[in-house]
Amino acid sequence: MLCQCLVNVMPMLCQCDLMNVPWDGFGLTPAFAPVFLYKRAFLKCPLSKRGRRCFVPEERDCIFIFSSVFASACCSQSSLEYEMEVVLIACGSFNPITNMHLRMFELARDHLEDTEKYRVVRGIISPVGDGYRKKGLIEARHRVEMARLATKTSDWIEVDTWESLQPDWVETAKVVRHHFEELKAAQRDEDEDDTVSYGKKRRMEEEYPSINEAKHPKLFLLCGADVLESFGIPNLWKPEDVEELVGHGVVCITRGGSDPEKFVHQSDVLWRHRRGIHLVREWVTNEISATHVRRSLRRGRSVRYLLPDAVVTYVKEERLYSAQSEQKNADVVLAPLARYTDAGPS
Ligand SMILES: Nc1ncnc2c1ncn2[C@@H]1O[C@H](COP(=O)(O)OP(=O)(O)OP(=O)(O)O)[C@@H](O)[C@H]1O
Ligand SMILES: NC(=O)c1ccc[n+]([C@@H]2O[C@H](COP(=O)(O)O)[C@@H](O)[C@H]2O)c1
Repeated sequence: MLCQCLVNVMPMLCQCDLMNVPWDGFGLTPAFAPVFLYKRAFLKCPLSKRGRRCFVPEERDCIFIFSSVFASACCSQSSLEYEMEVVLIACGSFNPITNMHLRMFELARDHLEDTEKYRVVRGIISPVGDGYRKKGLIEARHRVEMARLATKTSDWIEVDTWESLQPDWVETAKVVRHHFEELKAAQRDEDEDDTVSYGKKRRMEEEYPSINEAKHPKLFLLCGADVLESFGIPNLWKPEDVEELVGHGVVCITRGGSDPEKFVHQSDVLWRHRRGIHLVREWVTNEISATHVRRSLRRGRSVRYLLPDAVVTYVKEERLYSAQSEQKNADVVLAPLARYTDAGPS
């Protein structure tokens, strides 16, 4: 009887604007909800191995879901919202990682989730490689290790070493592209773990391309206002890279002395993508900067409570940040400037 009911309702359901149905209210990812219901009801699939928030309805659940969905879909489709999964990625020197770097993630998550449009599922810290050649940049292995120690207490922020392990400096747009491809590949693997037949799934995706697009998490670049403003510095960023990054989405945290609103207003590219640029105002202003921390360390001053304790200990044990380390790369040109001008490395 249930099957007959589903056979009757599925074609009707497919004509609804599925993305506007409040699937999350039922604990389902929007794009997968109809697929899950279909699979659970007809094929009795097991739960996904990765433990995604799947719903395993019993008969009475199915009836409840379908009646609720129909009520919602018929009454006010346009007023219904769904949340998009977002992964945040912060690229930077993290020389060393500070409490403010970690705060940026929390601020960004609160801001995005407040809109009720997004659910932030993961944060990635990607320390830049040694090839960036910034003055005072200590070895990537130390910066990565400090970031690992700093994120041990977080259940959603992690460190990724791909960028830091590349032999040459990698443009941020390429780093974001790499991680976006990884997210898409992980999603594909997850789909393949599910036992719904490939053909059926493909047909559904072809028929409803928005399902395919919406099921990939968004990847937003997380940065401070200084990075957003640096988009305008000649020969630092390629215009097409800026276009690509803001096309993905950028979350920008305000920083003393910067005016990101003005900067977005003044840049044609940023203005065009203004809806994808999320400006987050930090009211509890916090001007911790890695430069300031390194200076304090060189002078033998305490940096406790500016950095996580585990990072302070690591810095002491490894004797990082001296007058000598600050001179590293002092005479060389920053990699992006060298790449986009004739300056070249010296
Ligand atoms: N106090 C802060 N407020 C807002 N954003 C910040 C702050 N500190 C760092 N960021 C952001 O964190 C990201 C990584 O920063 P980075 O590692 O370059 O740190 P930094 O403190 O700016 O370093 P440095 O002082 O060496 O230039 C960048 O997007 C930067 O804008
Ligand atoms: N053209 C580019 O892609 C470009 C230019 C300048 C800085 N960046 C990145 O921005 C980040 C900024 O770090 P710093 O603020 O420590 O210089 C780094 O990850 C760096 O790779 C990218």
